[in-house]
Amino acid sequence: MAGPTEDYQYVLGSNDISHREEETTGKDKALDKLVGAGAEESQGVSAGVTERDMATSVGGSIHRSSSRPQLDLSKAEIQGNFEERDPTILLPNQSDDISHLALDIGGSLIKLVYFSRHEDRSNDDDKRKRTTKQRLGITNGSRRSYPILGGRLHFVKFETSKINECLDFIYSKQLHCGGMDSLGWDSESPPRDNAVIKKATGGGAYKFADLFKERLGVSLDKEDEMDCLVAGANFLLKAIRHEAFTHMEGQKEFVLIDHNDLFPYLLVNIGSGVSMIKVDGDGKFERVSGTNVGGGTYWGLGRLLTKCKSFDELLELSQRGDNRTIDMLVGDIYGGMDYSKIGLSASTIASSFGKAISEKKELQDYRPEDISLSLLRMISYNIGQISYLNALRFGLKRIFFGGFFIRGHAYTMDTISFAVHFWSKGEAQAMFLRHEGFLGALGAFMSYEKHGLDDLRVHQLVERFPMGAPYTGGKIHGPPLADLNEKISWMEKFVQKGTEITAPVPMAKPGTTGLGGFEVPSSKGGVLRSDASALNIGVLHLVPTLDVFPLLADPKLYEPNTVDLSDHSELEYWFTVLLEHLSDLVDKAVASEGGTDDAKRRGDAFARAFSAHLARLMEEPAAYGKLGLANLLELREECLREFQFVDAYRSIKQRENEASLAVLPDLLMELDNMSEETRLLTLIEGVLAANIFDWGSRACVDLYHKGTIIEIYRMSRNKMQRPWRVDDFDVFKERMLGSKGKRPHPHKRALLFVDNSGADIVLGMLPLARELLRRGTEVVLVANSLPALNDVTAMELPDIVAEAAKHCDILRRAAEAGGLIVDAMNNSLDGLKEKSPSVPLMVVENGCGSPCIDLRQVSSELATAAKDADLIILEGMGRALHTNLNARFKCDALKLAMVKNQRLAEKLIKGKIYDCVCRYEPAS
Ligand SMILES: CC(C)(COP(=O)(O)O)[C@@H](O)C(=O)NCCC(=O)O
Ligand SMILES: [Mn+2]
Repeated sequence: MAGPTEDYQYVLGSNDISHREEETTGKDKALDKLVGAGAEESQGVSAGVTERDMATSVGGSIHRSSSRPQLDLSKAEIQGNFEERDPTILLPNQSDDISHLALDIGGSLIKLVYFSRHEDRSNDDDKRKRTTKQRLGITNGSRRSYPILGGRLHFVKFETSKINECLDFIYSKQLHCGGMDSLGWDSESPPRDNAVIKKATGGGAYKFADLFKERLGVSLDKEDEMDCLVAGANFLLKAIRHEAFTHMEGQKEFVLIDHNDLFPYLLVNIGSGVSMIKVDGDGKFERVSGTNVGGGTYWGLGRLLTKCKSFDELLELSQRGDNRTIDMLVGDIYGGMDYSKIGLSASTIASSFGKAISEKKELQDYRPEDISLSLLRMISYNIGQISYLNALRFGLKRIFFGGFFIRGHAYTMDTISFAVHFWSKGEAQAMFLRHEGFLGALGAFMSYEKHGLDDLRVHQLVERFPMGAPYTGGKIHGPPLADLNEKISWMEKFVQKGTEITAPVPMAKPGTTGLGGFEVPSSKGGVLRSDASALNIGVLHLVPTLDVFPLLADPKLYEPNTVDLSDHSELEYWFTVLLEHLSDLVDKAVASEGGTDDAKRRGDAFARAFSAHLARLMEEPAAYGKLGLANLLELREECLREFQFVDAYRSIKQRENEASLAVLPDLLMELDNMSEETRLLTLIEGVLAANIFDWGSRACVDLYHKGTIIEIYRMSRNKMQRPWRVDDFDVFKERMLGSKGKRPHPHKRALLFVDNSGADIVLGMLPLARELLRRGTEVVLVANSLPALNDVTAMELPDIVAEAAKHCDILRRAAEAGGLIVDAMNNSLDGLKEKSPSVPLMVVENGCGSPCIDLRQVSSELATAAKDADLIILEGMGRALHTNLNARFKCDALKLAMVKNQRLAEKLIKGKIYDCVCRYEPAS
């Protein structure tokens, strides 16, 4: 989706790889704050923050030593009305905003959720946008009293025993400064004293209150832990699409939650201890049970018994354990036999640690690995069983497990799921949450008055996985990095040390006996990445301007991805394709930035980062949520943007646009000499033929070496032979031209989802748009908000249209009517100013920066334009095949694409490469 990429950054520690988020610098709304703090802020904060630095900061005199700017005040000016109480101050050179945080300070871990505001950089002064808005009747009338702000929610954690690291982090990101009012959310409230108040929950909010006050000058406003857990869980379950999942026998499956059928459920939060909460609604809950045998028990006992130094080390040990050496199994009692009458297999644990009583062994005679596994199983199983009993007590079918004990650890989840499934005889379901550990912190964040999250909906949240996600999850150490340069250095150093890092090892499918038995874990390589896959969560981008595309027949049934990557061979194939593309893409990206040394360094870093994402996803395809091909293609674009490659195909696009515009007049003349019927067919053929100019297809790129763009275009057109592999042209033609002398009414408004630059847009889609305009149909060209491959963007389109309009009255008048071009040509091409008004030709951005489109998250501009549309045309592989081939719409839909990949052609249409799809589906 549109929007700037996340700027996570990472540092390479001496012994470990740990990641940090990039310094986000702030934009503040209160001038006095700026004047008061800005001069200091602009001096920057030291990268290495010492405790002494922090201590001196209390009371206002912050010692800053390095050149890292916090606020860039250059060219600052007050926006709007000077009389306003809290006027907005524009900091044109400032990138991000000051952040806000909430904490959950538990016995073992501190969880931190913080928000960094991101300014909407869309330029409303943009002429195209203004006129399109007028045309489409978009107003800003329904503003709420406080805005839902665009920004990002970040999730990070620290061990409570290393609270200083957490304080350093908060300090270095300046999260301790300001209150919610600096976001403009609380501008009505009276000015407070100097105390900065942060929301916090968990026991540590009491225990460490003085420390926060002393070191950061922050007062912790304590929120009830249960309130927070429930608020956090409810928010996640309602707002995040792929939040909940089941985990059975090594298989992770995301569960779609129906918001209207969420309650009641049992929430089991496994922290140091365990709470079981029956949740009946927002703020409606009861803590019905709990157990003191929880994460703290595993870690505490485990530390004593194995001498492990950390929770993750203990968990990693379990990965290589065999609990049969220490647990007493049913088979041990029954001479190797199952006790099948009551459903117990020989490998079922009869008594955890039971073998230790009958053997004359001491602690040192047992392997720490086996002890760890036995403990883990004992505790997980016990929690699963008690949870089920409580679900049974209240007739609850769904149990959501959260808390950092789980850490996305496959064996833990399998054991809990097994217990719930076994005891409920399959009636109850254990589900896990991707943000498992952050329920409390998120709930504390929600307790800020006017936090703005309440009103956010699934479609307004976009999760992004920054470059370090494959390596370190959300583990944060040290202060943030200064700039892209440091970020790249981190990548470079990482590669040198890369072999020391093991990506998380997913469980191979464990064999179970089906009778309650459970095999030992079998892990690939026997090494579990430290921190396991705990933080398979990205940064949540809040994009209030996104909407669900209103013409989807049933948004609940809509699944954008056509290619299902849960099929392993499919996954392998597409990963290989993307890796094969990589060096070519890097070359293009580097060239697009002038081929400088800096661009080369960024290119290398991009390639490493993207390969690391692929490797991570290859190991655990569901690591970032449900994975489809569209997500991979988008990830690649996001990754490019992360390394500041703004538009890798810029010059290619320009070159192809120019070449195509040069032949456009001839094409238009040719078309105008045809009968209506032949013309319509030629136009559709033209779209299909020109869709060959796709720089994302290996086969096509090879082809481009064999001729000029115009030669290839001609060749492609000449090969167009009907019937196409999918050919609904005749039905479409009938809808357009009618049959038996009956003339159908023209469509009122058509949305044309355009694809590539050059011939594709100029010689394919624009002539088709012209035909629709000529027939009295308004045309809205829907193009990407951000570049992706050689796709044309909404920013680029008006210039292309203006050029084309120089050769065509129909396009010119429509573009003028749509506000795309000013009435620059006082005379029409034939010397006479046309009198009859034209239907408008408009351009809207789609809200995406990807070659594909997920219609659940489109720009509000597009959603508004869609309201009066009765025809949509989706063009290209990305938008009409990889995504949306199976989508159903409320209006007529035409899907046009050339299949430029052999495997996809075989799979989707039982055809071959360069076959074409013309699928027409009347309104459903
Ligand atoms: C990235 C694309 C979806 C773009 O196709 P388009 O939408 O431009 O028709 C397509 O080029 C693609 O699937 N490429 C990867 C496969 C390959 O190289 O064959
Ligand atoms: Mn494309």
